[in-house]
Order: sequence, then C-alpha cells, then structure tokens
Amino acid sequence: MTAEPLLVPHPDAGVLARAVAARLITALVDGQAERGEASVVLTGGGIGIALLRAVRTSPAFDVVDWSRVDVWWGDERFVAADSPDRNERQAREALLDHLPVDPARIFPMGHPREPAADDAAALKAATVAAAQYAELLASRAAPGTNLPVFDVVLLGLGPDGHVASLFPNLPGVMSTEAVVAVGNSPKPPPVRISLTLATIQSARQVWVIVAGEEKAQAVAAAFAGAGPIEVPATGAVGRERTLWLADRAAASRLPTAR
Ligand SMILES: O=C1O[C@H](COP(=O)(O)O)[C@@H](O)[C@H](O)[C@H]1O
Repeated sequence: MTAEPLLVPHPDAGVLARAVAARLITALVDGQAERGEASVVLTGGGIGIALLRAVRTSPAFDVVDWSRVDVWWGDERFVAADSPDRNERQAREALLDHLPVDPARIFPMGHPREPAADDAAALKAATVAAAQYAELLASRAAPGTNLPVFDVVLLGLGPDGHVASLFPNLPGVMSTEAVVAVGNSPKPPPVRISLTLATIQSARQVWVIVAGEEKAQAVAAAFAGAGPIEVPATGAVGRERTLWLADRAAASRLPTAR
C-alpha cells in the first residue's frame, strides 16, 4: 500500500528549506519516540543541501538524539571521496560534521578507489560499489527482509523529472535491484550510484522537495499523470505518506496555481 502524493506549497525556497527542516526534525523525534531510533535518506542538490543547513540552524535541532539516527544516501556522484561534487561531502559540511552523530550509523555510498581509465571502467567500479551498498542495506534490515524501513526519504527533483540518480528513459528507473550503478547520466558527472524506486518505496515517508521555476514543468507533468519512465519522481512513493514540498515557482504550472 502506498500513499497518494500530496503537494504542499511554500512561498519561496528559503521558507521551503526551513519548513522541511522543521518537518524532518519532527519526523525523526517521532520515530525515536515510537521505535527508539530513526533513519533518514539524504539527497544532494541545491534545495537538499539548503535544507540540511536549515536543520543545523534550527533552534529545535537538538531535540533529536542524533546518535540514534541512521543516515543513508539516495544517490551519489561516483567521484573521488574528497571531491566537492560528492553529495556525502556536501552533506557533511552542511550538517553532519556539526552533529553528535554515531559514525557507525552514517552510511555513505562508495567512491572510486583509484582513478578509472575511462567511463566504462568507472561504471564497472560503480557497479561493485552499488552491490556493496545493497549488502549494507540488507545488513541493517529486519530478519527475513533485505531493506531497512526508512523513516524519511528526501529527494530533490531535476528539471527533467529525475530523483536520486534515476533519469528518464534510462534503465535504472525500471530496475528491480535495490541499488544501481548509472552510466551516461545526462547531468554530470556521468557515473553515479542510486537507490532504485523499489527501494525508495520501502520508506514510511517520501518527500520530493522542489524549488524553482525550472522545475515547474516536471511538477506539472507528474501531477498530470506522467509515469515513472517519463518522470521518475512519480514512482517515488512512500508506504504511509508521499509529500511534494514545493515553492511557489515550482508549483506555478499546476492547474490550481492559475
Ligand atoms: O545531481 C543531483 O541532482 C538532483 C537534483 O538537484 P537540484 O540541484 O536540481 O535540486 C539531486 O536530487 C541528486 O541528489 C543529485 O545527485
């Protein structure tokens, strides 16, 4: 069973980041109250990192026991560990380096161990790293299952409708694996690792966070009934709740916005 997507409008990107930060803090606190621990899947991208900065500056951030939060990633650019392009590095700088997290509960996706000769070699190494991440997920899953039940999956949205590193019309969108390596990404860098839609759908809540006019067409297509091959974000649904948290510009092409 999955939740129908609900669009929640916000006036602008700054308010959106602060509102999602408050929502995330509440969801993690609720998870810890109910189950003793909580988990979140992070996203890269402009609004995804802005919201992490907003968590850091929120007056309520220490209501969460950060030592009992599992932190995963929805996707990663397969670049060197110290590359500023890495979603992990950006998330650490924006938030994780400033919190009393348990390092054993931070689960970054892999990176190249040595420079690859070409994109084909990089894709091969990323395929190994994707399989290792799937094993890591399985190691944190309840007995008899191969995925943890994430409290919240955070996802940015590309102008083409991509979420994580699942791009329109590329094989990753239809994969039934838990984690995939992606080659030929239309957005640089070309080689990436991504959770699949099947894995994202194991979450209690999925939040698509979207800011900016350049995303408005993808938002409109999603709510007009596009499918996941055309607009991958439409396949990102949670078991209990699916929210599209949008600023006014991103929601501007929805019929209700007129
Ligand atoms: O490359 C990526 O892009 C998407 C969207 O980023 P945005 O800057 O347009 O919001 C992001 O969700 C993904 O994690 C990242 O790897």
